[in-house]
Amino acid sequence: MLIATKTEQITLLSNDVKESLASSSPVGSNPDFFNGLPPVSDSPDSPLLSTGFCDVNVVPEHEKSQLEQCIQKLQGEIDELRSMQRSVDEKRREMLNKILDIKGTIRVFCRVRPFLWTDKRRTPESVSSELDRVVVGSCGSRKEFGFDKVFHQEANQEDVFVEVEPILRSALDGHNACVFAYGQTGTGKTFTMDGTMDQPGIVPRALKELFQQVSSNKSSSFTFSMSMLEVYLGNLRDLLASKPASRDNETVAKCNLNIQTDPKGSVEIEGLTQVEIPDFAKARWWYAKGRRARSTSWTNVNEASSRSHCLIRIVISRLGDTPDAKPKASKLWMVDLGGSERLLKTGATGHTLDEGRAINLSLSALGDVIAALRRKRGHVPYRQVLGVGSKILMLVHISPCHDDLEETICSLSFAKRAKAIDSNRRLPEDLKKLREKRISELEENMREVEEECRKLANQISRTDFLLSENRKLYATAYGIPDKIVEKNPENCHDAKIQVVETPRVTKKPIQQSIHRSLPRFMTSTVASRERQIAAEREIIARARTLRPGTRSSMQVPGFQSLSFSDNRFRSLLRHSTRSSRFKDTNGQTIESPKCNDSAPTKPTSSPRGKVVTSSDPNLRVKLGHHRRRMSDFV
Ligand SMILES: Nc1ncnc2c1ncn2[C@@H]1O[C@H](COP(=O)(O)OP(=O)(O)OP(=O)(O)O)[C@@H](O)[C@H]1O
Repeated sequence: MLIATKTEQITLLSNDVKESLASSSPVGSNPDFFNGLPPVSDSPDSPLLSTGFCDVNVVPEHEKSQLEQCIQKLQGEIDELRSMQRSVDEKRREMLNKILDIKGTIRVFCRVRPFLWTDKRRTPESVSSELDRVVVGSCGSRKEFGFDKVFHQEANQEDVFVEVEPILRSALDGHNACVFAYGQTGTGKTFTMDGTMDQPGIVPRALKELFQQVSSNKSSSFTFSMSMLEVYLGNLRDLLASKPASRDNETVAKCNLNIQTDPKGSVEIEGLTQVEIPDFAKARWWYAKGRRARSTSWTNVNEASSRSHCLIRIVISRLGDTPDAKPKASKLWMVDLGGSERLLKTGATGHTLDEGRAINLSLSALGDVIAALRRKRGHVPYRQVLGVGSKILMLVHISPCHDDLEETICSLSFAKRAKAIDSNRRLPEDLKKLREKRISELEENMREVEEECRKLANQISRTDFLLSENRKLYATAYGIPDKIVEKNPENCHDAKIQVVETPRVTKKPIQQSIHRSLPRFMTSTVASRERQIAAEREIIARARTLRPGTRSSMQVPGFQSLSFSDNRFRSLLRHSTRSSRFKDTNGQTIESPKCNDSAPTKPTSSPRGKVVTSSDPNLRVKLGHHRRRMSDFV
């Protein structure tokens, strides 16, 4: 039996091939050995290394070095694949960045809220939307606003998130990014950003997506941390701060944090809580905690109106692709702005009125930032968040109602100004067409590069799996970890990550399949099974104590060497490789040889007179007995 790697599959060789191999030594160097196998050479759609075959059919000591070589070869192969993966990923990053730059670093989308049962006058003609434009007004005066995309009333959360995904990818690639929802109160900003239990919004989806992307990108390692704050009545409140012990029953958030900006426009918030989020479950937990601390009030317009701007910041740290590369950090901001409102209309009084005023004031500050960016002024407040090098996605929300027309026009005009920051917008039609063409070409190329990345990731997973299986075999047969494992403990770790734990492979199915392949009269009796188990235990114990130089201990002549179709060897592997299945990125399950019940399980032919040799007289007797019992049937 051989564990072999090649472009897309793991090949288990049949016993016939094994037998032809066993007669030649060293096994695997025989050219006939490769005859009849599918070609290993590179195919055009698989830019992978041609890989060799490694024979682990052997426990005899003289083949130990071959197993070592095989492990080394697999390790070298993985290193080379990883380096290819890094350069392909670099290509992908460049392409994505180019696409986003051409599309415009500030993209503005508009989402039209559906009618709610609370809406009084439902006149659909007040606001009409097309693919990339919104027309508002009644018969007399009609105004048109163009956007990168318009989500009509029936658009769902998934439709919106599709447009956010490239920005997330860009953030993972090391660029700062910001997604923010703007609009009149009650138009669905919180619905878009946060969503509901059954219709999750951008933030929960983005958190999930980040972890998903990272799990499929094995070429780099990432860490995430999260902060949440709100701008409430002009103050910054830390939403993730732990409550002071003396005021356990109150939802107290740390108030009045200071914003620090450096001359480059980088923003830092002094004393802001930043929590590590190692996985999606933890991220969701912290996000829920922050949401609970957010300030909401009832108003005439929205029964759970957010009375603040809520900001979620994810700091993404990407460790260098190579050990000497510098780690990179980028920030992803997701912002649910408080609703702009006409204070009279909301019926707000007292404290709620103050909240509304504060929101309007800070939104006008945002307007100043946008105006400064548009006029390309020397000093732009918070340039780092909304400016050069950052990818920004603004989602302006509008109501479909006739009664809200005035606010709708205000919101759309604000969005139009934001859109005008990007000079690309003023291109003439023919240049716009050329730009669209270029974007679709780049998108097509990127899809190809992504496919290449996926194939490489698959190949790495498979090779890693084989490597770990070979290492287990080595450790079991020789009782020591191989030297390569000792030299590269981190590789060992990688292999562990990629092997998906599956429920234990029980003894039963293996036995069943062996029995199925044996003639009925050869089915073992209870007594013989007990004897066999005892012999197997003995073998395992002996195998564990094997050390380099004790070559005679497990030596068996010719084709009687331990094979995967041999129960003793199955038992060895059963003990050494518990989790011997893994899934590649396509979700395909790859089984380790020892579990591959579909592999030919022909009983090994055991000609009379062939006896197992061992330097240990006790073991020799046991194996000899076992062999004689089997040979009696032949
Ligand atoms: N696309 C949508 N589909 C279904 N329901 C929506 C949609 N958009 C908004 N809603 C509903 O409209 C109501 C108001 O939405 P939401 O609270 O998200 O508005 P908002 O803009 O965040 O308001 P505020 O600024 O006052 O916080 C909610 O009941 C929400 O469920």
